[in-house]
Amino acid sequence: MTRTLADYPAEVQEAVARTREVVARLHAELPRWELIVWTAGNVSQRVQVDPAGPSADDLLVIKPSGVTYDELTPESMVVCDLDGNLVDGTRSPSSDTAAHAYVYTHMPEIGGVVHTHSTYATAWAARAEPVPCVLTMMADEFGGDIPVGPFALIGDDSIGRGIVETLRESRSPAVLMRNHGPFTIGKDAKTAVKAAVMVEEVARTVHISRQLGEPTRIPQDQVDSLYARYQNVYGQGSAAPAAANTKEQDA
Ligand SMILES: O=C(CO)[C@@H](O)[C@@H](O)COP(=O)(O)O
Repeated sequence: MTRTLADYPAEVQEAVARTREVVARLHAELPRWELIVWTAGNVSQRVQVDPAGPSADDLLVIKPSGVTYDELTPESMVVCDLDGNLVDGTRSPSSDTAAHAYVYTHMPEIGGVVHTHSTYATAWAARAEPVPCVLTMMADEFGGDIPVGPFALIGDDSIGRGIVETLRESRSPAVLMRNHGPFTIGKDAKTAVKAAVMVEEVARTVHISRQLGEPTRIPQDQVDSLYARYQNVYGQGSAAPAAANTKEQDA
């Protein structure tokens, strides 16, 4: 029998409430970056049930199916277990819930999944052609080409299976599901949303470059070097900020 949210410990219920706020807020990023139209797309985040670590007992928070983005609120977010059973919510969960749940079940390190139909990435998906790694931004974020996943009908775990089989063998956090569109993954939903923004940006740039001629690939050793720097050093990276001046130093 499917548990309801009240059957979970208070700490899990509190984590679900926080995750509803996060997932509702991140859904607004999809229209903001023009990655979807109408009700297309969805964002989810894992809620870990066992403090010891991710497991098949975890929950996921995702948008309700077919609801326009201006109506999405934390309270409207739907909570499911990783078998796709409704745990809490007043509306039916996203039609991609099975795909998200499959990813969480088979990739325990993943905490967030996003699906969009962003124009340029989806155009590449329609041609079933990987986006070649010809930009330093691609090396940074994707560590190589952006792969294409198999054609899969919605309604069971086919899409999720295609995402996992493709991304398990790739450093990319994005997969172009053939004839469908991009799915992205990350350690949390915000990371997966960033990958969704970046896959559309590079798909557009490489498409435009192709109108001018054949883009030039970056050598693999350079891709590896760029990826390592970006993933480990870029931004606030590991380098501690310079210590603020102290009186002693000024003295
Ligand atoms: O692409 C699909 C299904 O894979 C769309 O229906 C999806 O973008 C939006 O569906 P939901 O509103 O999340 O049920």
